[in-house]
Amino acid sequence: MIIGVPKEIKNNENRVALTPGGAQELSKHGHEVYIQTTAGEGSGFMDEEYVEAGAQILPDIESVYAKAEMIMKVKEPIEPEYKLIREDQLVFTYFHFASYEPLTRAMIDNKSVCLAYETVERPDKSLPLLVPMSEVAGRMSIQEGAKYLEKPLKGRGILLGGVPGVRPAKVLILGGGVVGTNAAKMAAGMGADVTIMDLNLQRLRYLDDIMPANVNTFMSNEYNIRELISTHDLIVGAVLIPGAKAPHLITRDMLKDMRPGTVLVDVAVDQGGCIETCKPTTHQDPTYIIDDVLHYCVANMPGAVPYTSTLALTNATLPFAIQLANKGWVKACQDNRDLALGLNIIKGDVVYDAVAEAFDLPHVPFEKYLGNAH
Ligand SMILES: NC(=O)C1=CN([C@@H]2O[C@H](COP(=O)(O)OP(=O)(O)OC[C@H]3O[C@@H](n4cnc5c(N)ncnc54)[C@H](O)[C@@H]3O)[C@@H](O)[C@H]2O)C=CC1
Ligand SMILES: CC(=O)C(=O)O
Ligand SMILES: [Mg+2]
Repeated sequence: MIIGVPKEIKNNENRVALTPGGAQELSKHGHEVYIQTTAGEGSGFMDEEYVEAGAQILPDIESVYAKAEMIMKVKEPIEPEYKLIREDQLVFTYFHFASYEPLTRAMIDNKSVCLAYETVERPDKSLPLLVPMSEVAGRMSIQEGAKYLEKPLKGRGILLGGVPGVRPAKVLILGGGVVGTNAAKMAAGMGADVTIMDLNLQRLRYLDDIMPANVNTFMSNEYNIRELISTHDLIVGAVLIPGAKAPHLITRDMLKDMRPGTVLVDVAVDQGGCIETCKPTTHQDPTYIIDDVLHYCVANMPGAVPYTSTLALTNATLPFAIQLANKGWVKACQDNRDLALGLNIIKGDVVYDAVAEAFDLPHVPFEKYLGNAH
């Protein structure tokens, strides 16, 4: 198969979808790999390393899209890329469709095959291609939150860990999945007083077992959220309903109950955000203030630490990319249901239920294209 890796064009997105090591594996399997020049530079990989690994370098984004049967990316295609994607072309990347209708419509119209990292799902409900970036973003959420709590950056001016004789800051984490757990670990390690909320009681039991004593768990419901927001300094949004738009757990009216300088880090922004006042921001201009409450809503947080994130992401994606390249997407998805669940749009049909529901579009089961092999 011919595989193309474009350079990411989202603001401050320094990750790349394939390392030279990954290019070598695909080449060894007999595939042709094309990398856009300098695509790996932000992650520390030079063109020459890809060439040594058996890949070829192309001069611009247009030639990568024109040549490839499968595009491997990191972030969702953005507007200038919509017209480059061709009918029947396989695009393997994060899409987060439910949060952005124009992208959904564009990928329906171009009749490509969209396989979304974020909905590839194992039988135990884990999301193997989201996990590594959720680990990164969860850990970063506390580092960013701690920074924006500083007074010159418009936060309350409170140190997460406190000091002897002065109480630590209070951190509230909405959602105790991968992002939430990693956020809690970091916040606890820095000495904060941490509370994690989730709907899943089993998950809360597990977290209660494994977390240190400065982490408490609390059932997620509107009453409990309203009770806690007025006393917490840093609030991290980390809920997910796979493929769907995030529920608004913090509504506009709740901001007035928070103390001035409270910091909200809505990691769930890529699925629309779990805080009503959240709108996507960039690493260049990451924050804004509403009602004296600071919002940080960067949709590609891991893009800021590409040395870590590119390796973590490609460790997870490469085995799936090899299956897709070796077998083609139909056979690869027939043989591997986890991968098939990543199918979101096929040749104009929305095949992922939560995406269809988000925009009131018809849902076509992916079996239309795979047969009833499962
Ligand atoms: N902004 C960024 O750069 C990044 C964003 N993300 C996003 O972070 C979000 C969280 O991802 P993960 O932690 O991997 O998901 P996950 O599936 O591991 O965890 C989500 C948790 O939310 C809980 N939940 C669902 N509804 C809830 C509610 N009403 N109240 C409380 N908890 C609720 C679930 O029970 C689950 O434990 C996703 O939207 C993901 O795409 C992930 C990586 C990077
Ligand atoms: C998951 C995601 O949106 C990211 O890594 O940017
Ligand atoms: Mg994102």
